[in-house]
Amino acid sequence: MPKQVNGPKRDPAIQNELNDSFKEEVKAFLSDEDKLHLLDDLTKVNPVTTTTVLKCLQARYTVDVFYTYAGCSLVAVNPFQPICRLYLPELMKEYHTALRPQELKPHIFAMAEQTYRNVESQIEPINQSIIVSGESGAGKTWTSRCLMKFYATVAASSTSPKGSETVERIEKRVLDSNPVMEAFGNACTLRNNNSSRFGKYIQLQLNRSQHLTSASIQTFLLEKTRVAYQAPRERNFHIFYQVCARLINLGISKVH
Ligand SMILES: Nc1ncnc2c1ncn2[C@@H]1O[C@H](COP(=O)(O)OP(=O)(O)OP(=O)(O)O)[C@@H](O)[C@H]1O
Repeated sequence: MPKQVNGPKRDPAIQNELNDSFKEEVKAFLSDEDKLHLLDDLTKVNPVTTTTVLKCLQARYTVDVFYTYAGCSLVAVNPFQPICRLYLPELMKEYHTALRPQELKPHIFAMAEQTYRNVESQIEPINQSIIVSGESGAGKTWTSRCLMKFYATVAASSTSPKGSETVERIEKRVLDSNPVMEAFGNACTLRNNNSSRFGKYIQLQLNRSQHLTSASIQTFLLEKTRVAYQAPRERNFHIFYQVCARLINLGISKVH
């Protein structure tokens, strides 16, 4: 049988030398610690290793910078505390009116605005998607809410009061549906007190004038097994505790 060849074999001495020079490069990059937080795009990290990327994100986190580009993606680090200045309406406006939003500081509003402009340009694909992914507790729900708020602000018709009313209504409906969906689909886990145990596909529809006209939410992959079994120190879906609390309030101690 022919042997599988995985590229040319290197002389061990050359390989060692390369390894050493690579380690030196990593060391040199990390020695410039004071400047690490200035790297607003992970594609500028050189050499790219798990350590150099994480050190860069950590340096930015230390100076309260939570967003970093990775090419055309955005990496968001959860601050685990409210940072009001990051989500002010004025900031939304700044990103919305900027000539090149991608040249401003990395932010979820920049991604939101770029997507909005891609739709506006009418160049294929006109339908745009934003994928918010990450491990449990990373901040996906938070980020989706920020996106909704952004579009509710920028995609409201400024000329027609009826148009802004429609957007307010859509935004209110979507945001008001959250407590109901979270009651049936969220639970307290070891990682997140309000963990979504299902996926969400939110669609926002714009008309030709780029104004929000409707929205829909589809849910999928609900973790149904949680109803019958919860890992130690985790809980069932919120709705069970909410029903029990209400029954206790009403003085009902038994239900059949
Ligand atoms: N940018 C942020 N600023 C402030 N707090 C945040 C931010 N992002 C996330 N958080 C906080 O972190 C916690 C977890 O976030 P969130 O529920 O959005 O995570 P998730 O990725 O949706 O988790 P899961 O997959 O378990 O549902 C929340 O309590 C939220 O308040």
